[in-house]
Amino acid sequence: MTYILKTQDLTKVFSGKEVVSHVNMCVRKGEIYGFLGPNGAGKTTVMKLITNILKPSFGNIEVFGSELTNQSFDILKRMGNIIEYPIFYEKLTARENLELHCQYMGYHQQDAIHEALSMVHLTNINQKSVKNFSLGMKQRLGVARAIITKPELLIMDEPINGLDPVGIKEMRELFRRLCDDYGITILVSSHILSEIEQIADTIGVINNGHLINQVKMKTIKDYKKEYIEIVCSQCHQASFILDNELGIHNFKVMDDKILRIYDTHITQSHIAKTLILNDITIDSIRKKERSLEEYFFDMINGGAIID
Ligand SMILES: Nc1ncnc2c1ncn2[C@@H]1O[C@H](COP(=O)(O)OP(=O)(O)OP(=O)(O)O)[C@@H](O)[C@H]1O
Repeated sequence: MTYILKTQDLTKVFSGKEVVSHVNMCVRKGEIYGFLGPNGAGKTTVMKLITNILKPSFGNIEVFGSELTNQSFDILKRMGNIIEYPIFYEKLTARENLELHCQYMGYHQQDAIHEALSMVHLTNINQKSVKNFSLGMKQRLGVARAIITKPELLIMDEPINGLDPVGIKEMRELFRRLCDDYGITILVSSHILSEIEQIADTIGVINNGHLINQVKMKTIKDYKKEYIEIVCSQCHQASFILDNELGIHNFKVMDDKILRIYDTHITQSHIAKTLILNDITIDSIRKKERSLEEYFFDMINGGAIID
């Protein structure tokens, strides 16, 4: 398996508190890795560690097969990033900002600026200085700057912040193109599940500094999401019957009235009949689908993935 990025036990402590805890992240070459987590989960900190903006308190990072150190200039040159909000020289134009960036990176490719600006659909901006750009325009310019040198690994922290729905769709398409047509590996973070779901090949879920799960999108899509939901006022008695009479162990009592059975090999009618024969009054029983949100909610709340 070719991993372009691997972290081992990656840990960051701020003021005695572990905000990133023993993260073992593996990003495959050529994929889009969606880094998903609620606000404050530790996404930005992990990305700052990977781009050498912060130093790990513990653990290590391997990029392109070499360990990242203070001296890893060659590795960093092969990476592009947007971490937090992109900062520009506000009085300069987009083109002037990109020219400075290319000089700094030692990248002298004719047409690179024009190509990057048109890839992010930032055209007709002529002499406008960046201070007059909207947040969405700045975000696009940030992506243009990150991709201008055709990096092998692109790291983007919440890149769709500030974009309108059309802009978000364009960015999604751009990321897919960068990955498929240019072979760029992308690590992109978001706290919006639906965004990550639409773009990622692999999802890594982080919560409270812990990487809770790393899973291929295909596995999630193939995941059996069907369950039987029973609404009744005697859930605890019902669960006893499921366990002891029907041999169903894979279920969850959601609250006083709702019980979910994830083990669907016994028919709904047989379950209903058995419960009724045991004097359980059923308000309703029906098959339902677990949404991706519920899947992640379960994962974040203690990893209780029921299958
Ligand atoms: N320089 C710092 N000093 C102290 N604590 C910090 C520092 N930077 C981040 N933190 C804390 O580390 C935790 C993780 O923050 P981080 O910005 O990495 O999360 P995040 O997942 O990117 O969140 P968001 O989506 O809100 O950007 C938070 O509790 C944050 O307050």
